[in-house]
Amino acid sequence: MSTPAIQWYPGHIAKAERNLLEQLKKVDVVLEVRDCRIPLATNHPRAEQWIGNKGRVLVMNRVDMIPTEARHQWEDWLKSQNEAPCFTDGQHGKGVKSLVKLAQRAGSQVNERRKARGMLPRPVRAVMIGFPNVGKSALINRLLGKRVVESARKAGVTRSLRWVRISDQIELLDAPGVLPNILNDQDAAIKLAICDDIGQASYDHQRVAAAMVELLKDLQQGHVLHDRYQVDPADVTGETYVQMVSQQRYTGDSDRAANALLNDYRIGRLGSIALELPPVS
Ligand SMILES: Nc1nc2c(ncn2[C@@H]2O[C@H](COP(=O)(O)OP(=O)(O)OP(=O)(O)O)[C@@H](O)[C@H]2O)c(=O)[nH]1
Repeated sequence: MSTPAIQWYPGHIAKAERNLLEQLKKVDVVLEVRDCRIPLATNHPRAEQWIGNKGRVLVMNRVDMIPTEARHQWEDWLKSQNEAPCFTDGQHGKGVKSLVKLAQRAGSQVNERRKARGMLPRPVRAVMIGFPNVGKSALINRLLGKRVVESARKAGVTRSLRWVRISDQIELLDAPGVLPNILNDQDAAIKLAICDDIGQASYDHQRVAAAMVELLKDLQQGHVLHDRYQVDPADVTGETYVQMVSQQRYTGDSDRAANALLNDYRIGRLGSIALELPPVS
């Protein structure tokens, strides 16, 4: 049997999850951040369990990276699932004001309970959770209007947990992205790798780039590859396509071709493309 394209390091993951669980005990509200390009693949299988009966806000980040039409489709579908998502663009700060309001509202019971017990109100404590690189730190920096936490293109940048005060009413914990211990769904894992939301897992860039080509073709987006590389993906496999691009542009270096393909998608050079759309009922 061939090795899967994506492999995990459960040791690291278990430690990150233990740390996060410890911090979760201290918070009133969880801001669950997903990547708009792949909201299903970035739905952490443990999120529901971690959140329990705390207040929750579903944050759909990277909204600038999908077409408006796809955003509307997700909005409608999530509403039909009784969700009230907050769409954000952590890079430019879009949607962060609504996020603060929603977080405060989700944590309002804390101070109602305190008041009933004759206690003074205190700031609502919230935490951002989500896969690596979905934009948690960028959102915190935007919420604060300055760069206080490290935010970078590389997944797994946030290593430690730290509290930041957003306002008199809300304190926020920046937590490192946490991957699931096991992800049996290789399709979801590949999407995470394409979007660079996979942190400490390791993967074969050429296989992931080939899978991205196949996925773009399935989504009727093969033309964006043709436009960018002047190589038509229509009648070839993803693997052959990476080889063809490598011959055309990188003197046969398939690794460079794979990295260029992935990078071009990640930085939006192929346009705004949603890799997942809501399930059709
Ligand atoms: N285009 C776009 N880029 C974003 C958005 N949010 C974050 N980014 C960029 O994505 C990269 C990763 O963002 P981070 O905020 O470091 O992600 P994180 O979730 O804190 O990552 P970890 O520390 O790995 O858990 C950075 O280069 C950000 O500038 C967004 O909404 N749109």
